[in-house]
Amino acid sequence: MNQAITIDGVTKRFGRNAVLNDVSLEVPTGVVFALLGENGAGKSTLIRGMLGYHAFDHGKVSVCGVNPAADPLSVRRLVGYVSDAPGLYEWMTVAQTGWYAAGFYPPGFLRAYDTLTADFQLPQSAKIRDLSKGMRAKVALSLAMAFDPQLLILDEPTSGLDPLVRRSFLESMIDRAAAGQTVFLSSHQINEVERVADWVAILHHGKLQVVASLDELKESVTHLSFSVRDSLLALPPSVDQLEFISQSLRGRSYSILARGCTPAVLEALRHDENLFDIKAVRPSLEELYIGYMAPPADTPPSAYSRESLHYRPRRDATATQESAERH
Ligand SMILES: Nc1ncnc2c1ncn2[C@@H]1O[C@H](COP(=O)(O)OP(=O)(O)OP(=O)(O)O)[C@@H](O)[C@H]1O
Repeated sequence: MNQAITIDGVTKRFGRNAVLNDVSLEVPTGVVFALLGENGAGKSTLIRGMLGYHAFDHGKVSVCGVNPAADPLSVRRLVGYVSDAPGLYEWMTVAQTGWYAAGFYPPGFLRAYDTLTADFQLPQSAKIRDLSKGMRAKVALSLAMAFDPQLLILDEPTSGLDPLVRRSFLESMIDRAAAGQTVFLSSHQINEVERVADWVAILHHGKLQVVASLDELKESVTHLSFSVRDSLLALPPSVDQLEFISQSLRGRSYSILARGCTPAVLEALRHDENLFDIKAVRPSLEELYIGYMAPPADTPPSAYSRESLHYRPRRDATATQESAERH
């Protein structure tokens, strides 16, 4: 099986609220896959559906070869899952939590749980109700990892962890992927995700904006910036070849995130005497994230055209600038 997870055309509504809109993605085995999106984007809704906690309205899902809607228990047995609000028995101790969970898993679970909780420096005799948020997260992570699942699904796993623990935890996710296991995580920590993720998907208002390997994404997108001397002159025609993700205009300085910025396009821009201070760099994941969030949800990036960058008589140029700044 080459795909650990396949999601095909999934939609989900809660009453009138369309939370997921035709989401499709594939997660290859043996990678760290990060799902990014703003608060309320639909990340937990997608994850909970992948675990069979609720059914999607439309679309097909396969997790480790199992349909979670038809067989949720099998999926949960195969997958190590940490929710954004892990449910633990408050009255149990750390040790009792492991002992209780071990009853549902094959031999070896308890030993692995004890090792993981010791590595996280959790006090075995402390009651769950007395633990801090970060310590609870560590218990939940220990439970999810103790049976060494082929697939880990983690909903904001590092929230509550201090920076040192976060770093070593995320690095351990790279080790898991290197050993052929798959890690699917949602996160708001974009800089950390950038260090560990092989693949990223960006969800915005329930719509998938992009899903790609991080290397491919960074190599195919350019952060282009330049200033213009005369704002009444048009840009060179090569701008037409760019596929805009986002654009902004401040004064006479443009900042553009686009695909298709080939050496020929760059050369044409550099030969245009109206343009100066031309810079073309690979964007960071944070810049890509902000770029994909920037267009209004009902305007696909491809709807941006050279027209919107053309210099107009001053009256119109003001309108163009305002529109660009809104984007
Ligand atoms: N059981 C539910 N009933 C009704 N609405 C729900 C339910 N679960 C989620 N929602 C709504 O679905 C939308 C997406 O929520 P979701 O928790 O999936 O977002 P998220 O991307 O995980 O956000 P965050 O990053 O803040 O955790 C929100 O508007 C939320 O209010």
